[in-house]
Amino acid sequence: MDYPINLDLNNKDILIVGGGRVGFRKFKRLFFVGANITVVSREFNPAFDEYFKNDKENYNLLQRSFDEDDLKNKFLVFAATGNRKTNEDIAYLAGKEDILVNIIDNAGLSDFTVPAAHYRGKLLLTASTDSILPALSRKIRKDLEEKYGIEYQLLLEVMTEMRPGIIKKISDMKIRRKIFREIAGDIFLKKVKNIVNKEKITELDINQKSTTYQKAADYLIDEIADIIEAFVFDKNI
Ligand SMILES: C[C@@]1(CC(=O)O)C2=NC(=C\c3[nH]c(c(CCC(=O)O)c3CC(=O)O)Cc3[nH]c(c(CC(=O)O)c3CCC(=O)O)/C=C3\N/C(=C\2)[C@@H](CCC(=O)O)[C@]3(C)CC(=O)O)/[C@H]1CCC(=O)O
Ligand SMILES: NC(=O)c1ccc[n+]([C@@H]2O[C@H](COP(=O)([O-])OP(=O)(O)OC[C@H]3O[C@@H](n4cnc5c(N)ncnc54)[C@H](O)[C@@H]3O)[C@@H](O)[C@H]2O)c1
Repeated sequence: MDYPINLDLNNKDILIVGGGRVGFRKFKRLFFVGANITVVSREFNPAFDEYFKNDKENYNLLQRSFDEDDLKNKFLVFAATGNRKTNEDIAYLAGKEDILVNIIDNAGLSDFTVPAAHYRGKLLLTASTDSILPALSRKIRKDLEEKYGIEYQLLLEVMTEMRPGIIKKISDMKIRRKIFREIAGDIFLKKVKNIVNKEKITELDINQKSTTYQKAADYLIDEIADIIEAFVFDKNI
């Protein structure tokens, strides 16, 4: 059984060996989460072309063969060459240096695997199959995309603002738990969904904190204030 963990890779030094189709998939997500990525590859998949063009400071694309020195000071390593023996060698060398590895064609030699992931703002949902059927992980990720819509992003964005204040104001843990469970419950989520539909809120609105977002957020803040009041005064809502 694997242990699930959410890693903060912002500015961490990551090595990917092999810039093929799979190497690119790993690269894209690492880039999205702000890692410092070095990709070493004899050849690069054309998907990397746009990244060669806008060379940014947080990645380095090196067209050459893997060298043992590439492992130096790396936090994580992905062995993503199409060559099973090379990937095995990387697993062995990284193991010697106590660096955790993901081997794309060998779950047995991997310290960790990568789950399929659906990001909805600050909500992160993942699926994995103990390496038995990655295609099922992918299918479940697509199902989650359908089911967990923008209302979850909106709710978490509003709660980012409200949670510290609620914790500060309400010292009774039991009451706080009731409040948070109500906010995370079906009835309140339905309200959030209704407002998303009514105001036609998009991901961009939330990311840019547009006036449409502000209007929705103000409405939700009022609703949350009502929930707090009801529980603090122990009314049955
Ligand atoms: C979830 C996802 C995450 C990601 O990579 O981002 C991911 N694989 C994805 C897609 C995918 N992988 C494969 C296909 C082709 C269809 C098929 O063959 O099934 C497709 C579908 C496609 O490409 O469309 C084939 C495949 N996968 C592995 C091997 C090697 C082997 O089994 O030895 C082979 C070749 C088998 C062979 O042909 O012999 C190994 C691994 N793949 C894993 C993760 C880890 C286990 C995750 C788990 O526990 O489920 C693990 C162990 C290592 C790792 O990479 O961490 C991502 C979906 C992302 C998304 O779309 O959401
Ligand atoms: N983990 C997964 O999600 C997953 C999905 C599909 C397939 N696979 C497995 O992955 C493998 C194929 O991956 P792909 O489609 O990305 O392959 P690919 O051939 O597209 O890419 C491999 C890259 O590695 C580079 N490379 C090879 N040897 C190298 C070395 N010594 N140093 C530096 N770079 C080197 C090549 O130049 C190439 O760009 C298959 O073995 C398959 O079993 C894994």
